[in-house]
Amino acid sequence: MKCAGDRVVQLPIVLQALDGHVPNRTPLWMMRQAGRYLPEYRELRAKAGDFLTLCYTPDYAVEVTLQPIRRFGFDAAILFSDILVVPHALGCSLSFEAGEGPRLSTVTSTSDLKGLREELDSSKIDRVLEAVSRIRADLPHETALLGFCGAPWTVATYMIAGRGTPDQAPARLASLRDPVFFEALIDRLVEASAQYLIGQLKAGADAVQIFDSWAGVLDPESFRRWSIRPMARIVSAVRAVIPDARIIAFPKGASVSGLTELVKETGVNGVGLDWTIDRAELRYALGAKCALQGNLDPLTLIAGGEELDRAIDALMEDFRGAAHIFNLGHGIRPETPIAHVERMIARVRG
Ligand SMILES: Cc1c2[nH]c(c1CCC(=O)O)Cc1[nH]c(c(CCC(=O)O)c1C)Cc1[nH]c(c(CCC(=O)O)c1C)Cc1[nH]c(c(C)c1CCC(=O)O)C2
Repeated sequence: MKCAGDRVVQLPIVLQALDGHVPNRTPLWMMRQAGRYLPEYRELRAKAGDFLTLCYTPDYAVEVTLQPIRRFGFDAAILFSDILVVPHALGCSLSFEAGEGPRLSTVTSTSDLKGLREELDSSKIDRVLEAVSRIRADLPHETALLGFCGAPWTVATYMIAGRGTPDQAPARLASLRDPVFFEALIDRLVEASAQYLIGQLKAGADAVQIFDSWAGVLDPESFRRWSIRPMARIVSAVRAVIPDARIIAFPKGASVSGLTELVKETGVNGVGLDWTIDRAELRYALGAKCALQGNLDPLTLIAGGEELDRAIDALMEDFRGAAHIFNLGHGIRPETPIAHVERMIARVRG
Protein backbone atom coordinates (compact mmCIF):
# COMPACT_ATOMS: atom_id res chain seq x y z
CA MET A 1 0.00 0.00 0.00
CA LYS A 2 1.28 3.49 -0.73
CA CYS A 3 -0.17 6.94 -0.09
CA ALA A 4 -0.88 9.44 -2.85
CA GLY A 5 -1.77 12.69 -1.12
CA ASP A 6 -4.35 11.67 1.45
CA ARG A 7 -5.62 8.74 -0.63
CA VAL A 8 -4.49 5.22 0.12
CA VAL A 9 -3.63 3.49 -3.14
CA GLN A 10 -3.82 -0.30 -3.21
CA LEU A 11 -1.24 -2.26 -5.14
CA PRO A 12 -2.89 -3.93 -8.18
CA ILE A 13 -4.06 -7.39 -7.08
CA VAL A 14 -1.90 -9.21 -9.64
CA LEU A 15 1.14 -7.59 -7.99
CA GLN A 16 -0.17 -8.41 -4.51
CA ALA A 17 -0.26 -12.08 -5.54
CA LEU A 18 3.26 -11.85 -7.02
CA ASP A 19 4.43 -10.44 -3.70
CA GLY A 20 3.13 -13.63 -2.08
CA HIS A 21 -0.08 -12.21 -0.60
CA VAL A 22 -3.56 -13.61 -1.05
CA PRO A 23 -5.64 -10.72 -2.48
CA ASN A 24 -9.26 -10.30 -1.40
CA ARG A 25 -10.37 -11.59 -4.80
CA THR A 26 -8.59 -13.76 -7.36
CA PRO A 27 -6.81 -11.72 -10.04
CA LEU A 28 -7.53 -12.76 -13.61
CA TRP A 29 -5.99 -12.31 -17.05
CA MET A 30 -5.58 -14.56 -20.11
CA MET A 31 -2.54 -15.41 -22.18
CA ARG A 32 -3.12 -14.11 -25.75
CA GLN A 33 -6.01 -12.02 -24.43
CA ALA A 34 -5.48 -9.60 -27.31
CA GLY A 35 -5.92 -11.61 -30.47
CA ARG A 36 -7.97 -13.19 -33.17
CA TYR A 37 -10.97 -14.27 -31.06
CA LEU A 38 -11.81 -10.53 -30.76
CA PRO A 39 -13.55 -8.81 -33.71
CA GLU A 40 -11.92 -5.47 -32.81
CA TYR A 41 -8.50 -7.15 -33.06
CA ARG A 42 -9.32 -8.70 -36.45
CA GLU A 43 -10.45 -5.32 -37.72
CA LEU A 44 -7.24 -3.54 -36.71
CA ARG A 45 -5.12 -6.45 -37.93
CA ALA A 46 -6.78 -6.16 -41.38
CA LYS A 47 -6.14 -2.41 -41.38
CA ALA A 48 -2.46 -2.82 -40.42
CA GLY A 49 -2.16 -5.58 -43.03
CA ASP A 50 0.63 -7.35 -41.24
CA PHE A 51 1.21 -8.71 -37.73
CA LEU A 52 4.66 -7.14 -37.36
CA THR A 53 3.27 -3.73 -38.35
CA LEU A 54 0.92 -4.09 -35.38
CA CYS A 55 3.85 -4.93 -33.11
CA TYR A 56 6.12 -2.07 -34.23
CA THR A 57 3.57 0.74 -34.57
CA PRO A 58 3.01 2.14 -31.08
CA ASP A 59 -0.48 3.48 -31.94
CA TYR A 60 -1.58 -0.03 -32.94
CA ALA A 61 0.25 -1.91 -30.19
CA VAL A 62 -1.25 0.36 -27.52
CA GLU A 63 -4.75 0.04 -28.94
CA VAL A 64 -4.62 -3.76 -29.29
CA THR A 65 -3.22 -4.18 -25.77
CA LEU A 66 -6.07 -2.12 -24.34
CA GLN A 67 -8.90 -3.83 -26.29
CA PRO A 68 -9.40 -6.77 -23.90
CA ILE A 69 -9.05 -4.46 -20.87
CA ARG A 70 -11.87 -2.24 -22.11
CA ARG A 71 -14.08 -5.17 -23.03
CA PHE A 72 -13.50 -7.44 -20.02
CA GLY A 73 -11.71 -5.39 -17.34
CA PHE A 74 -8.96 -7.98 -16.80
CA ASP A 75 -6.67 -7.35 -13.81
CA ALA A 76 -3.56 -7.28 -16.00
CA ALA A 77 -2.78 -6.09 -19.50
CA ILE A 78 0.00 -7.83 -21.41
CA LEU A 79 2.05 -5.86 -23.90
CA PHE A 80 1.00 -6.73 -27.43
CA SER A 81 4.13 -7.96 -29.16
CA ASP A 82 5.82 -11.29 -29.86
CA ILE A 83 8.70 -13.31 -28.45
CA LEU A 84 10.28 -13.36 -31.93
CA VAL A 85 10.90 -9.60 -31.81
CA VAL A 86 14.16 -10.48 -30.00
CA PRO A 87 15.71 -12.56 -32.82
CA HIS A 88 14.35 -9.99 -35.29
CA ALA A 89 16.14 -7.19 -33.41
CA LEU A 90 19.31 -9.34 -33.36
CA GLY A 91 19.25 -9.35 -37.17
CA CYS A 92 17.22 -12.43 -38.19
CA SER A 93 14.67 -11.88 -40.91
CA LEU A 94 11.12 -12.51 -39.67
CA SER A 95 7.71 -12.77 -41.27
CA PHE A 96 4.35 -14.23 -40.34
CA GLU A 97 2.64 -16.02 -43.20
CA ALA A 98 -1.16 -16.12 -42.95
CA GLY A 99 -2.23 -19.37 -41.29
CA GLU A 100 1.32 -20.74 -41.27
CA GLY A 101 3.02 -19.11 -38.31
CA PRO A 102 6.45 -17.50 -38.14
CA ARG A 103 9.28 -17.79 -40.67
CA LEU A 104 12.81 -16.75 -39.71
CA SER A 105 16.22 -16.91 -41.34
CA THR A 106 17.94 -19.86 -39.65
CA VAL A 107 20.89 -19.69 -37.26
CA THR A 108 22.54 -23.12 -37.15
CA SER A 109 26.27 -22.53 -36.72
CA THR A 110 28.84 -20.37 -34.96
CA SER A 111 29.39 -18.47 -38.21
CA ASP A 112 25.63 -17.74 -38.53
CA LEU A 113 25.74 -16.44 -34.97
CA LYS A 114 28.70 -14.19 -35.83
CA GLY A 115 26.50 -12.60 -38.51
CA LEU A 116 23.99 -11.48 -35.89
CA ARG A 117 24.15 -8.31 -33.83
CA GLU A 118 25.66 -8.38 -30.32
CA GLU A 119 22.92 -6.13 -29.01
CA LEU A 120 19.31 -5.49 -29.86
CA ASP A 121 18.61 -3.04 -32.68
CA SER A 122 17.20 -0.02 -30.88
CA SER A 123 15.34 1.19 -33.98
CA LYS A 124 13.04 -1.81 -33.46
CA ILE A 125 13.03 -2.12 -29.67
CA ASP A 126 12.47 1.57 -28.95
CA ARG A 127 9.09 1.38 -30.67
CA VAL A 128 8.05 -1.47 -28.39
CA LEU A 129 9.27 0.45 -25.34
CA GLU A 130 7.36 3.53 -26.45
CA ALA A 131 4.22 1.40 -26.57
CA VAL A 132 4.94 0.14 -23.03
CA SER A 133 5.13 3.70 -21.64
CA ARG A 134 1.98 4.76 -23.42
CA ILE A 135 0.03 1.68 -22.31
CA ARG A 136 1.02 2.26 -18.67
CA ALA A 137 -0.10 5.88 -18.93
CA ASP A 138 -3.49 4.84 -20.40
CA LEU A 139 -4.26 1.97 -18.02
CA PRO A 140 -6.29 2.33 -14.84
CA HIS A 141 -4.10 2.27 -11.73
CA GLU A 142 -5.54 -1.06 -10.56
CA THR A 143 -4.59 -2.86 -13.80
CA ALA A 144 -1.04 -4.24 -13.81
CA LEU A 145 0.98 -4.04 -17.01
CA LEU A 146 2.99 -7.14 -17.89
CA GLY A 147 5.92 -7.12 -20.25
CA PHE A 148 7.45 -10.35 -21.54
CA CYS A 149 10.09 -12.15 -23.53
CA GLY A 150 10.60 -15.71 -24.71
CA ALA A 151 12.97 -17.91 -22.74
CA PRO A 152 16.29 -18.52 -24.52
CA TRP A 153 15.48 -22.20 -25.15
CA THR A 154 12.12 -21.48 -26.80
CA VAL A 155 13.46 -18.58 -28.89
CA ALA A 156 16.45 -20.73 -29.93
CA THR A 157 14.10 -23.47 -31.20
CA TYR A 158 12.56 -21.01 -33.68
CA MET A 159 15.94 -19.56 -34.70
CA ILE A 160 17.42 -22.98 -35.42
CA ALA A 161 14.46 -24.38 -37.36
CA GLY A 162 13.40 -21.05 -38.89
CA ARG A 163 9.82 -21.94 -37.98
CA GLY A 164 7.72 -23.83 -35.46
CA THR A 165 8.09 -27.62 -35.46
CA PRO A 166 6.05 -30.27 -33.60
CA ASP A 167 8.79 -31.45 -31.21
CA GLN A 168 11.69 -29.02 -31.73
CA ALA A 169 13.91 -31.85 -32.99
CA PRO A 170 16.19 -29.44 -34.93
CA ALA A 171 17.12 -27.49 -31.76
CA ARG A 172 17.45 -30.61 -29.62
CA LEU A 173 19.73 -32.14 -32.23
CA ALA A 174 21.82 -28.94 -32.48
CA SER A 175 22.30 -28.93 -28.70
CA LEU A 176 23.66 -32.49 -28.93
CA ARG A 177 25.73 -32.15 -32.10
CA ASP A 178 27.22 -28.70 -31.58
CA PRO A 179 26.97 -27.76 -27.90
CA VAL A 180 29.59 -25.00 -28.29
CA PHE A 181 27.45 -23.20 -30.87
CA PHE A 182 24.27 -23.93 -28.95
CA GLU A 183 25.65 -22.55 -25.69
CA ALA A 184 26.85 -19.41 -27.48
CA LEU A 185 23.36 -18.90 -28.97
CA ILE A 186 21.76 -19.30 -25.55
CA ASP A 187 24.30 -16.85 -24.07
CA ARG A 188 23.44 -14.26 -26.71
CA LEU A 189 19.74 -14.69 -25.95
CA VAL A 190 20.27 -14.47 -22.17
CA GLU A 191 22.03 -11.11 -22.61
CA ALA A 192 19.54 -9.70 -25.11
CA SER A 193 16.48 -10.90 -23.15
CA ALA A 194 17.74 -9.42 -19.88
CA GLN A 195 18.37 -6.05 -21.56
CA TYR A 196 14.95 -6.20 -23.20
CA LEU A 197 13.16 -6.94 -19.90
CA ILE A 198 15.09 -4.20 -18.11
CA GLY A 199 13.99 -1.80 -20.87
CA GLN A 200 10.35 -2.86 -20.47
CA LEU A 201 10.44 -2.51 -16.67
CA LYS A 202 12.05 0.92 -16.92
CA ALA A 203 9.46 1.97 -19.50
CA GLY A 204 6.60 1.13 -17.14
CA ALA A 205 5.91 -2.62 -17.06
CA ASP A 206 4.92 -3.65 -13.51
CA ALA A 207 6.10 -7.24 -13.92
CA VAL A 208 7.43 -9.43 -16.72
CA GLN A 209 6.75 -12.98 -17.85
CA ILE A 210 9.27 -15.31 -19.48
CA PHE A 211 7.55 -17.73 -21.86
CA ASP A 212 9.29 -21.10 -22.17
CA SER A 213 6.62 -22.65 -24.37
CA TRP A 214 8.81 -25.57 -25.42
CA ALA A 215 10.28 -26.53 -22.02
CA GLY A 216 8.20 -29.72 -22.15
CA VAL A 217 10.26 -31.38 -24.90
CA LEU A 218 13.44 -31.40 -22.75
CA ASP A 219 14.68 -34.33 -20.63
CA PRO A 220 15.34 -33.40 -16.96
CA GLU A 221 19.05 -32.70 -17.39
CA SER A 222 18.52 -30.61 -20.54
CA PHE A 223 15.67 -28.81 -18.78
CA ARG A 224 18.11 -27.78 -16.06
CA ARG A 225 20.76 -26.73 -18.52
CA TRP A 226 18.70 -25.02 -21.25
CA SER A 227 15.58 -23.84 -19.43
CA ILE A 228 16.31 -23.27 -15.72
CA ARG A 229 19.92 -22.00 -15.97
CA PRO A 230 19.33 -19.40 -18.69
CA MET A 231 16.18 -18.17 -16.91
CA ALA A 232 18.09 -17.92 -13.62
CA ARG A 233 20.75 -15.84 -15.38
CA ILE A 234 18.11 -13.54 -16.84
CA VAL A 235 16.47 -13.09 -13.43
CA SER A 236 19.77 -12.20 -11.76
CA ALA A 237 20.82 -9.83 -14.58
CA VAL A 238 17.47 -8.03 -14.36
CA ARG A 239 17.57 -7.86 -10.57
CA ALA A 240 21.16 -6.54 -10.64
CA VAL A 241 19.64 -3.41 -12.19
CA ILE A 242 16.10 -3.53 -10.75
CA PRO A 243 16.38 -5.41 -7.44
CA ASP A 244 12.64 -5.67 -6.79
CA ALA A 245 11.69 -6.72 -10.35
CA ARG A 246 8.66 -9.02 -10.35
CA ILE A 247 9.14 -11.96 -12.70
CA ILE A 248 6.88 -14.85 -13.73
CA ALA A 249 8.26 -17.94 -15.47
CA PHE A 250 6.02 -20.08 -17.69
CA PRO A 251 7.85 -23.30 -18.54
CA LYS A 252 5.07 -25.03 -20.44
CA GLY A 253 5.14 -28.81 -20.05
CA ALA A 254 7.42 -28.80 -16.99
CA SER A 255 6.78 -31.45 -14.34
CA VAL A 256 6.07 -30.77 -10.65
CA SER A 257 9.69 -31.52 -9.76
CA GLY A 258 10.93 -29.40 -12.68
CA LEU A 259 8.79 -26.46 -11.57
CA THR A 260 9.93 -26.83 -7.97
CA GLU A 261 13.57 -26.81 -8.99
CA LEU A 262 12.99 -23.84 -11.29
CA VAL A 263 11.44 -21.77 -8.50
CA LYS A 264 14.30 -22.62 -6.16
CA GLU A 265 17.04 -21.89 -8.70
CA THR A 266 15.60 -18.73 -10.27
CA GLY A 267 13.79 -17.01 -7.39
CA VAL A 268 10.89 -15.99 -9.66
CA ASN A 269 7.82 -14.44 -8.01
CA GLY A 270 5.34 -16.58 -9.92
CA VAL A 271 5.06 -19.66 -12.11
CA GLY A 272 2.68 -20.19 -15.01
CA LEU A 273 1.10 -23.65 -15.06
CA ASP A 274 -0.28 -25.51 -18.04
CA TRP A 275 -3.43 -27.60 -17.68
CA THR A 276 -1.64 -30.95 -17.33
CA ILE A 277 -0.11 -30.25 -13.92
CA ASP A 278 -1.46 -31.96 -10.79
CA ARG A 279 -2.46 -28.90 -8.76
CA ALA A 280 -2.60 -30.60 -5.36
CA GLU A 281 0.81 -32.20 -5.85
CA LEU A 282 2.30 -28.91 -7.00
CA ARG A 283 0.92 -26.96 -4.03
CA TYR A 284 2.29 -29.56 -1.69
CA ALA A 285 5.72 -29.45 -3.37
CA LEU A 286 5.99 -25.66 -3.63
CA GLY A 287 4.36 -24.54 -0.41
CA ALA A 288 3.85 -20.77 -0.40
CA LYS A 289 7.12 -20.03 -2.18
CA CYS A 290 5.63 -18.20 -5.13
CA ALA A 291 2.42 -17.17 -6.89
CA LEU A 292 0.66 -19.83 -8.97
CA GLN A 293 -0.75 -18.70 -12.31
CA GLY A 294 -3.13 -20.75 -14.43
CA ASN A 295 -4.31 -23.24 -15.44
CA LEU A 296 -7.64 -23.69 -17.24
CA ASP A 297 -7.41 -25.83 -20.38
CA PRO A 298 -8.05 -23.46 -23.35
CA LEU A 299 -10.20 -26.21 -24.90
CA THR A 300 -12.52 -26.17 -21.88
CA LEU A 301 -13.07 -22.50 -22.64
CA ILE A 302 -14.04 -23.38 -26.21
CA ALA A 303 -16.42 -26.11 -25.00
CA GLY A 304 -18.15 -23.80 -22.51
CA GLY A 305 -21.30 -24.83 -20.64
CA GLU A 306 -21.40 -26.84 -17.45
CA GLU A 307 -18.04 -28.47 -18.11
CA LEU A 308 -16.47 -25.01 -18.09
CA ASP A 309 -18.22 -24.11 -14.81
CA ARG A 310 -17.11 -27.37 -13.23
CA ALA A 311 -13.49 -26.91 -14.32
CA ILE A 312 -13.39 -23.34 -12.99
CA ASP A 313 -14.88 -24.37 -9.64
CA ALA A 314 -12.35 -27.20 -9.25
CA LEU A 315 -9.48 -24.89 -10.12
CA MET A 316 -10.60 -22.17 -7.69
CA GLU A 317 -11.05 -24.76 -4.95
CA ASP A 318 -7.63 -26.34 -5.52
CA PHE A 319 -5.91 -22.94 -5.22
CA ARG A 320 -8.06 -21.55 -2.39
CA GLY A 321 -5.83 -19.74 0.13
CA ALA A 322 -2.89 -19.63 -2.31
CA ALA A 323 -1.45 -16.56 -4.06
CA HIS A 324 -3.31 -17.59 -7.22
CA ILE A 325 -3.60 -15.64 -10.47
CA PHE A 326 -6.37 -17.13 -12.60
CA ASN A 327 -5.30 -17.75 -16.21
CA LEU A 328 -5.45 -20.34 -18.96
CA GLY A 329 -2.91 -23.13 -19.24
CA HIS A 330 -1.83 -21.69 -22.63
CA GLY A 331 -3.03 -18.93 -24.97
CA ILE A 332 -6.70 -18.54 -25.82
CA ARG A 333 -7.48 -19.98 -29.26
CA PRO A 334 -8.96 -17.89 -32.07
CA GLU A 335 -12.14 -20.02 -32.29
CA THR A 336 -13.12 -19.37 -28.63
CA PRO A 337 -16.61 -17.81 -28.29
CA ILE A 338 -16.56 -14.45 -26.52
CA ALA A 339 -19.65 -15.49 -24.52
CA HIS A 340 -17.55 -18.26 -22.92
CA VAL A 341 -14.90 -15.75 -21.86
CA GLU A 342 -17.66 -13.64 -20.27
CA ARG A 343 -19.04 -16.70 -18.51
CA MET A 344 -15.58 -17.57 -17.17
CA ILE A 345 -14.96 -14.06 -15.84
CA ALA A 346 -18.37 -13.95 -14.12
CA ARG A 347 -17.75 -17.30 -12.47
CA VAL A 348 -14.23 -16.46 -11.25
CA ARG A 349 -15.38 -13.13 -9.88
CA GLY A 350 -18.47 -14.77 -8.34
C1 LIG B 1 5.76 -19.40 -29.03
C2 LIG B 1 5.29 -17.96 -28.96
C3 LIG B 1 5.21 -17.04 -30.03
N1 LIG B 1 4.74 -15.85 -29.52
C4 LIG B 1 4.52 -15.97 -28.18
C5 LIG B 1 4.90 -17.27 -27.80
C6 LIG B 1 4.91 -17.80 -26.37
C7 LIG B 1 3.56 -18.16 -25.89
C8 LIG B 1 2.93 -19.32 -26.61
O1 LIG B 1 3.45 -20.44 -26.49
O2 LIG B 1 1.91 -19.10 -27.28
C9 LIG B 1 4.09 -14.93 -27.24
C10 LIG B 1 3.07 -13.97 -27.65
N2 LIG B 1 2.54 -13.75 -28.90
C11 LIG B 1 1.62 -12.75 -28.84
C12 LIG B 1 1.62 -12.24 -27.51
C13 LIG B 1 0.84 -10.99 -27.15
C14 LIG B 1 0.35 -10.80 -25.81
C15 LIG B 1 -0.84 -11.65 -25.42
O3 LIG B 1 -1.98 -11.24 -25.68
O4 LIG B 1 -0.62 -12.70 -24.76
C16 LIG B 1 2.49 -13.02 -26.76
C17 LIG B 1 2.82 -12.94 -25.28
C18 LIG B 1 0.81 -12.23 -29.94
C19 LIG B 1 0.64 -13.04 -31.15
N3 LIG B 1 1.59 -13.79 -31.82
C20 LIG B 1 1.05 -14.31 -32.97
C21 LIG B 1 -0.31 -13.87 -33.07
C22 LIG B 1 -1.24 -14.15 -34.24
C23 LIG B 1 -0.85 -13.23 -35.33
C24 LIG B 1 -2.00 -12.84 -36.23
O5 LIG B 1 -2.77 -11.94 -35.88
O6 LIG B 1 -2.07 -13.44 -37.31
C25 LIG B 1 -0.57 -13.08 -31.95
C26 LIG B 1 -1.84 -12.35 -31.62
C27 LIG B 1 1.78 -15.14 -33.96
C28 LIG B 1 2.72 -16.16 -33.46
N4 LIG B 1 3.77 -15.94 -32.62
C29 LIG B 1 4.42 -17.13 -32.36
C30 LIG B 1 3.78 -18.14 -33.09
C31 LIG B 1 4.19 -19.60 -33.07
C32 LIG B 1 2.75 -17.54 -33.80
C33 LIG B 1 1.87 -18.21 -34.82
C34 LIG B 1 0.81 -19.01 -34.18
C35 LIG B 1 -0.41 -18.17 -33.99
O7 LIG B 1 -0.80 -17.52 -34.96
O8 LIG B 1 -0.99 -18.21 -32.89
C36 LIG B 1 5.58 -17.26 -31.45
